[in-house]
Amino acid sequence: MAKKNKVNTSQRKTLRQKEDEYIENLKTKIDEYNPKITKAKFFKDLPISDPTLKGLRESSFIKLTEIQADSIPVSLQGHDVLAAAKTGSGKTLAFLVPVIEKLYREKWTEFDGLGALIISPTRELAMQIYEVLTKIGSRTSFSAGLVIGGKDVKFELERISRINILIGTPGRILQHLDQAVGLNTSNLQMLVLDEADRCLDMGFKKTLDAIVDTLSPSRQTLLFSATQSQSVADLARLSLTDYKTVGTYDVMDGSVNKGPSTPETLQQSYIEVPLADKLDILFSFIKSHLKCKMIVFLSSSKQVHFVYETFRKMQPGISLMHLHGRQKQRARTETLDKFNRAQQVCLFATDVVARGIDFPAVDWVVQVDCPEDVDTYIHRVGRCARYGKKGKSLIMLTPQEQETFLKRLQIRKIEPSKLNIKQSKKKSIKPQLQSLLFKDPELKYLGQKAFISYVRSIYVQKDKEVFKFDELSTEEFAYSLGLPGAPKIKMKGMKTIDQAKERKNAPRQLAFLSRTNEDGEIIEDKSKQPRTKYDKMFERKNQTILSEHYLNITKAQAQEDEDDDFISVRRTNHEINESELPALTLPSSRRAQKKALSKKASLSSKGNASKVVFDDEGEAHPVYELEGEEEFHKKGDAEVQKTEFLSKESAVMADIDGIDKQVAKEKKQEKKRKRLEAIRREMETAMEGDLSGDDGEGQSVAYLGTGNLSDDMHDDDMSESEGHLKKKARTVDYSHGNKPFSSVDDEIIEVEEPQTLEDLESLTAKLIQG
Ligand SMILES: Nc1ncnc2c1ncn2[C@@H]1O[C@H](COP(=O)(O)OP(=O)(O)OP(=O)(O)O)[C@@H](O)[C@H]1O
Repeated sequence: MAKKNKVNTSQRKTLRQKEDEYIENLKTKIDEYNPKITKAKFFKDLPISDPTLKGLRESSFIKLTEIQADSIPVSLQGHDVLAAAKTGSGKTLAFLVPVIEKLYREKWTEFDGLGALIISPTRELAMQIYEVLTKIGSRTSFSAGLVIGGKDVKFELERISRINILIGTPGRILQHLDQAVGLNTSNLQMLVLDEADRCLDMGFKKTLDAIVDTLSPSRQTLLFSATQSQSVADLARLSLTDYKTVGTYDVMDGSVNKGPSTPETLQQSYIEVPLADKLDILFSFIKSHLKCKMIVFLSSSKQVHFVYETFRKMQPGISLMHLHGRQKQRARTETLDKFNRAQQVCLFATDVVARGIDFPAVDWVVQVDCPEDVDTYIHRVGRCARYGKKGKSLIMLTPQEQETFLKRLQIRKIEPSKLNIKQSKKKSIKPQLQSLLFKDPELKYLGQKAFISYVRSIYVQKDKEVFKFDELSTEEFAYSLGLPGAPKIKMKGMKTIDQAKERKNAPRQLAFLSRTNEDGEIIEDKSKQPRTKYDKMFERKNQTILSEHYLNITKAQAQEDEDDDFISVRRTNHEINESELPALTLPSSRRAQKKALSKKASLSSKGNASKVVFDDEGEAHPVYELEGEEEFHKKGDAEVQKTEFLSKESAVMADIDGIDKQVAKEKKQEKKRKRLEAIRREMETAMEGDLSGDDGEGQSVAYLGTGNLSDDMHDDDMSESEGHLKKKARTVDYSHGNKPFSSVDDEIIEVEEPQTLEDLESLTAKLIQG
C-alpha cells in the first residue's frame, strides 16, 4: 500500500536549502577537527550526520573503539588510509561510517550509481559487513548490494546499476566490472579493501590490481587489515595515494611496533603434543569443556570432516558443528547462523573462518594443527576475546614444531604459557576410532583422506623450519586416526618418483628378471589378471585390503578429489614389499646382461618345471596328492567323512553366499543413495533457480534497512510455500522520511519482511521499480 504525503514546491525548496546548510556545516566541522588535539570518545563527538548517528545508536554503538577513534576522523577528511588493528577491535565500523558519510555529504541518490565499493576476501565476511551496513544505515536511503555468487548477467544488469554501496568478494566484483555494463565505476567515491592481507594470501593480488586499475584515481581508498606484511605495504603503494597510516604496525619497513597484535583480554596457552596424541587430547579437552563455546581449527577440510564425523559418533556431550570451504554456501551460512546463536557448542573449522568473522561470545579457540604462520595464528585466536571480552586460546604444537613456532610468536611479542596435561585426564580414543573405522568403510575412507591431506599440508608448508616433513611419524599418525596402517603417498618430485623413473628406463626383460622369484618365475602383476571369486573372497576376509564396495566408494569420490594429481593413495598391502623380494640386482655390464638373459641361464634358474600348489603355510605340494588309504580309514567311516565334508563345504558356501548378498545389498544402497543425492542436488539447483548460478552462491541487492541478512540467507528445511506463509507484514520507509532533510516526495511502500534471499531479491526489485 502506497501512501503519499504531498510536499509543495516551496516546502521542498526550503528543505533542500536546510539540507545544504546542514551538510556545509558538517564539512566545516570535519575540516576543523584536529585528531591530534581532539580524541573523540563517543560517536556523537564525531562530525557525522544525524541519520548515521541514529543508526549507530539503534544498533547500540555508542562508544568508539581505538581504531574507530583514530581512523574515522582521518577518513572523514578524505585521506587515503592504511589501517591495521587487532582482531575484534571494530574495524568494520571504522570504514563503514566514513563510507555512509561520504555518500551522505555528496547527497548521493540511486541515480548517481555506484558510490562505494567494499571488497572482502570471503563470502561470510562480505555478508557480515552487509549486515552491519544494513543496521547502521537503516536511517539513510542508499541502496546496498552484495555480490558473492554466480548470477545471470542480465538479471544483475537491471539491479546493479542502481546500487550505491556494493560489497563483494574480489573475483566476483572483477567479473562484474568485466561483464556488467550496468556497473559503472566512473562516479566511484570510495574503495574499501577489508582484510587486505587475507585477500593477498588467498591469491587475489592480480584481481585486486585489475579492479584498482579500472577505478577512477580520484577516489578515496581505505585499506584495512589485522596484520601487516610486506605485500600489504606493496598493495598500499599501488592503490593508495598520499595515505595516512593508522593503528598498529608490525614488521613493515620504517614501522613502529606497538606491541603484540593479539587482544590483551586473550589468555593464550600452548601444549606440547606428539602428532599421534592430538585427537586424544582434543577429545579429552572437549569433554572437559562442555559448557563452553569453542572453535577448533584444523588444517584441511578433510580433517575437519573426519574429526567431525568420528567425534559425532563418540558423542562427547556437546553439540558439534563443522565448517569448511568445500561445503555449499547455503550449508556454511546455516552453520554460521546456528553457531552464532548457540551457547555451548564446538565448531570444527578450517581457516575459512579464521579471519574477520565476528562470532559472538566464543570462550575458546583451539588450534589442533599449527597455523602456517604467525598472522594466521593471530587471526585464528582473534575469533575470541573480541571487543574487550575475555577469551582463551590453546595451540597444540608437536615436539618438532614447538621450538621454532614459539620463537616466531615471540618475535611478534606473543608468548603463550605452557600447559601440561594431567595424566589422569589423558584418555586414548584410538581403540574407539579403530573400531569405528573397521565397521564403517566410509569413515575409513575419510580417515585416509584426512591422513593424506595432513601429510600433504606439512609437505607444502613454506616454513620448513617449523614443519619438518622428514620427521613425521606417519605410521603412528595413521594409527591414531584409527587406520590399520599408513596409506602410501607419493609426492611429486620426491625420491620414489626418481626411483620409479630409474626402473622404467632399465631394459624391460631385465626388469622382469628383477621381479622373478627364487625359482626364476616371474611375479606377475595380479591386477592385470582376471579376479576369481576366491580372490574377491580373500579381499573381503582380509580387513587390511580394500573391499570391492569400498573401492567403489573411493573411485566415485576420487573424482571430486583435488589432490589426485598431486598424490595417490595405495594400500600398503597391495604393494609388493621389495625388501622381501630376493635380492636381485640388475647386471651392470653388457656382458653380464647378456649372460643373465641367455636361454641357458634362464632355464637353469627355473629348475624343474613340474606343477605344484601351495598350502596355507606356503608349503609346495604336487597338484595331485592323494592321501594314504590307511590314514583315511583311521579318520573313521568313509560315509560319515563324506557327509561331514559336504556339510562343512555347504556351510562355507552359505557363508560366502551371505557375504555376497551383503555386498550386493550395500552396492544397491550406495547406488540408491547416489541417485537420491543427485535428485536432491537437482532440486536444490531448481529451487535456487536464478538466484544461484554456478555454485549455489547468492546475491542480494537491497535498500538499507530492509532486514537482517542472516534471516534472509537462512534457509530452513521448511518448504518454500511454508516460508512464504510465515512472512510478516512490515513497513519499510524507503523515502527520505527519516532523514532530516528530504528532497524527494515522501512515499511509503508496504512490503513483506524478507525471509529468504529470494524474498530479499523480490523486495529489492519492488523497491527499485517503486
Ligand atoms: N563502537 C563499538 N561499540 C560496541 N561494539 C562494537 C563497537 N565496534 C565494534 N563493536 C563490536 O565488536 C566486535 C568486533 O568488531 P569487528 O568485527 O568490526 O572487528 P574487526 O576489527 O573487524 O575484527 P577482525 O580483524 O577479526 O575482522 C563486533 O561484534 C562489533 O559489533
